Amino acid sequence: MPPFDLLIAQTILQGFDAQYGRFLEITAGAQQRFEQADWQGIQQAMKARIHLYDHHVGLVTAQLRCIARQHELDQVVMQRVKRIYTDLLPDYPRFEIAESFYNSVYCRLFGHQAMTDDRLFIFSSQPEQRFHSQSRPLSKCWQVRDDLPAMLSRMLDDLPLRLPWQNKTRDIASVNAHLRENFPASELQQAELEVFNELFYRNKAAWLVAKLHLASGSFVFLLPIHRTDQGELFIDTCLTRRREASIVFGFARAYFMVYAPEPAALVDWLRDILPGKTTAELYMAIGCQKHGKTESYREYLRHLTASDDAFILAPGVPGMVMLVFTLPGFDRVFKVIKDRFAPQKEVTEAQVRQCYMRVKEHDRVGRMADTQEFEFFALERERISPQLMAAMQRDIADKLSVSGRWLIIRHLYIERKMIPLNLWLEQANDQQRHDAIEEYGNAIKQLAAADIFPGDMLFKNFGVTRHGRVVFYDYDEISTMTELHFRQVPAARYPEDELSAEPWYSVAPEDVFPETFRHYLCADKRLGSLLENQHPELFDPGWWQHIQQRLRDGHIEDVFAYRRRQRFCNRSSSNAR
Ligand SMILES: Nc1ncnc2c1ncn2[C@@H]1O[C@H](COP(=O)(O)OP(=O)(O)OP(=O)(O)O)[C@@H](O)[C@H]1O
Repeated sequence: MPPFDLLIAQTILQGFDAQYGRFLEITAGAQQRFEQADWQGIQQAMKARIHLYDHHVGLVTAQLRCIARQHELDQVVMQRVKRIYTDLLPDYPRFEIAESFYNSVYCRLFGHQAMTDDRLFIFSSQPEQRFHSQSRPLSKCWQVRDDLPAMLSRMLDDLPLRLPWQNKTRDIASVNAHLRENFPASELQQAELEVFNELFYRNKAAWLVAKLHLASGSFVFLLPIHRTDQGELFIDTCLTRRREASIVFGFARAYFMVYAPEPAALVDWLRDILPGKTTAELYMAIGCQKHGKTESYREYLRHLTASDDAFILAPGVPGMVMLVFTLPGFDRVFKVIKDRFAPQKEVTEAQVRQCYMRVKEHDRVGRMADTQEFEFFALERERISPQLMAAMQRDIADKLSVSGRWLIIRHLYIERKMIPLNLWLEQANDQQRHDAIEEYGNAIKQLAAADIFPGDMLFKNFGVTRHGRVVFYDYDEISTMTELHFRQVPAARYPEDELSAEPWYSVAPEDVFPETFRHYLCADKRLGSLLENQHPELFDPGWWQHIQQRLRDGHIEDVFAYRRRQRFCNRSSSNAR
């Protein structure tokens, strides 16, 4: 093997080692940040961890360019390097992410050209390895042996957390009561709880993640552990339904911080309790978002092979900034920034990209969809519907090139497909409409509390997930709450003022007039009255100013991945804190 090729392969793997080492280091700090209530630190760590990967890909690329100065580093060399790199991977604890890292370095070096499986890891070189890569037990089992509270107590004592419990007996009683309400007592007496060795940290909570094994089957068991302002621990709720777990690990939330030197083993462990999640989604949920992107691309390729779906325009109101298309049987949409925007959109492509990046690194609080960014994305031309092809030629021609049977799109985002809220509301029955509007208002309020103002709050900019949650997906007009000026509409000077199409008062770019949201949100009377009844605050400048003030005071809101009524403190008066 030529020493130069080996040097290149080793440099990439060492570069990846350095990246993952830093990733683990930041992740390992999560416990201390939680215990010290360092909520600002949590947000900074989250951002820093997201940017690590690109940073290290940049370092390795620069190093390779340096090494290669006297040598030819072309795609033929890289074919050999890939083979050597592959030989370094067996027994490597995170081979799958090392492959993604290799892909990223390759793409950075060659500008996303010639992306074929002989040059990079379109598919994994060792697909079967993940099932036997555990060097240490991932979880610990606790037997109930006829005394559930005693077992819960031992299990809590075993946690690595160093803060005292506010009232451990009360919390155990709450968990015990929850389990007894949801499972037969006879089965609980002989249950086994398989607890993952590491806690999952996100926002202000440390999540205990476990599997509850009963005679009738296995169930998810999640305990979000919080701390009081006085530094005492309490269990906020217990979740034992798959649907609830799916929401906790959903695509609209920040990535968990969970210490995983062998991420494949963790992903595999999680599959039983999150059967609805794909491999890509599981990697993303634990923060390995770049490898999640690789897996997401693999899922897309598998879908293409297994179906003959054509690419079509996404249902709904066409965007002014994005061209959005999908495959009917695939659960994602593809979003491309248009070459030119409608005149009312005063943004540039660079600003739109910045908004999407801002969302990626921000706490998405369950209300903003995550996106993966792709460059030079190839579509088979034959599979593009004529209507979509016409729209592409009209709206994104500058980003297109043709290579044989492929149409290459220079840049796009992939995002989870939802039902646009405007379409959902059109076909909803009364109860569904009521629930959707409740969710919609909650989404805006939670975004505001997390320092995000959506800008354009039309129903078409929100989607409904398979769990009925409302999630925002149109990011080109977002801003932080604190940069805006929420104002009351000044009183009209003359009666004709109110009839005028133009405002009679001056409006600065950062001015927002919540009362005027009614003009477009309440045009449909049925929806308008639901909104006025359920979320009157949205039209009140005082409410927005109040949220702004809390943010300026440095307050970081609690984010719950479950309904407030599920919190133990809201379940019954006997459990009140
Ligand atoms: N994740 C998604 N799931 C399903 N449909 C989507 C999704 N994202 C976008 N769409 C569809 O594509 C349309 C345009 O998307 P989006 O709102 O992101 O584009 P835009 O150009 O930024 O819109 P606007 O003109 O409001 O700024 C939406 O109205 C919706 O119909």
